[in-house]
Amino acid sequence: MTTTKAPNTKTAVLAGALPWLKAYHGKIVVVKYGGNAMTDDTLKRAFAEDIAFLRFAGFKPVVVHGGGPQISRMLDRLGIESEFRGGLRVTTPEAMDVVRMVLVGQVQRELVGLINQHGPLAVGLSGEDAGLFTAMPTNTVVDGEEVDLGLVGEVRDVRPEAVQDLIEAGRIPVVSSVAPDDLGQVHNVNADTAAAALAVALGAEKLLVLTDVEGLYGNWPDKGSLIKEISPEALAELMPTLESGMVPKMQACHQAVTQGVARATVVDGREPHAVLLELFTDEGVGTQVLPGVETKVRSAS
Ligand SMILES: Nc1ncnc2c1ncn2[C@@H]1O[C@H](COP(=O)(O)OP(=O)(O)O)[C@@H](O)[C@H]1O
Ligand SMILES: CC(=O)N[C@@H](CCC(=O)OP(=O)(O)O)C(=O)O
Repeated sequence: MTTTKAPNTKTAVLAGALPWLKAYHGKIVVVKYGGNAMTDDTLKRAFAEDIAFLRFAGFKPVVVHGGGPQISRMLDRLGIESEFRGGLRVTTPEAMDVVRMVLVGQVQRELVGLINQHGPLAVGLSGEDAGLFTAMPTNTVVDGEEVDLGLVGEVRDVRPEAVQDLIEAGRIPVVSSVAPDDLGQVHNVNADTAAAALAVALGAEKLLVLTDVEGLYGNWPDKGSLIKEISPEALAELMPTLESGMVPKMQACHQAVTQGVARATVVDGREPHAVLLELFTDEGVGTQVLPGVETKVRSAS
């Protein structure tokens, strides 16, 4: 009589990836990489490896990056004041020059370089390239009062052709969230907002958002309230209780899922290889927004 050995942990993980490889083969996954999850070189390298991994595994990854802390550091060095209102940076014309310089000239270049260590894959572009994004000025309401945010924009139109051309050529687009308005004035667009607009326009299968927290807490900062799954309707109810950068992030996930993206997930980008962990395991990590689910809290592991 022959006995079959039970698979060990490593083989179980590898074999468990098969359904996800099948499900995402040839599908577009928009990955938003937040500036708070770019804390050290090892993390950034692991992120670049994950993105190259997805491409070689037959996915079509698109990166939209942030860089909030990097912008703040440069503004500090230059002695330019900046403040956040409702999770968005009040952006003067002087600050806008710095935002564009840091996002396009620094953060985007670095990510493109790291991904290209794995082959001639990544191409950087911003909302200014080939009409990718058209911005319209936006303000926000804080404590019932409208706040003038200066040169902050939301995405009014997306022309995704340039990104689609790159994807079809087997490249990995790396997109910075600055965008001109109708008159050519460049605006500062929150990177979560830009990622959602692009995911919708591309008909992406998934929006994956990397941040500096384990996911969405239903009762922040109660560690026992980390949400595993939530529907867009339940998320909308929770929205008024959210603070700071979580507001544009969860609005972005809500927008993506209500406008055709199958699922949007927020994961902890401080965890090396969080992208692989989320995409290739049954349990996943972080908080997933998808239609038709009951709210589920993650049990402590
Ligand atoms: N309900 C909540 N769940 C999780 N994080 C929250 C919540 N409310 C506020 N936060 C805060 O929002 C932060 C994430 O936003 P932010 O730092 O702007 O991210 P990023 O730089 O990735 O865009 C978390 O680190 C946390 O401090
Ligand atoms: C309008 C607005 O707030 N824009 C953001 C753009 C960068 C960004 O969104 O970076 P993270 O994803 O790292 O937060 C900013 O100026 O910080």
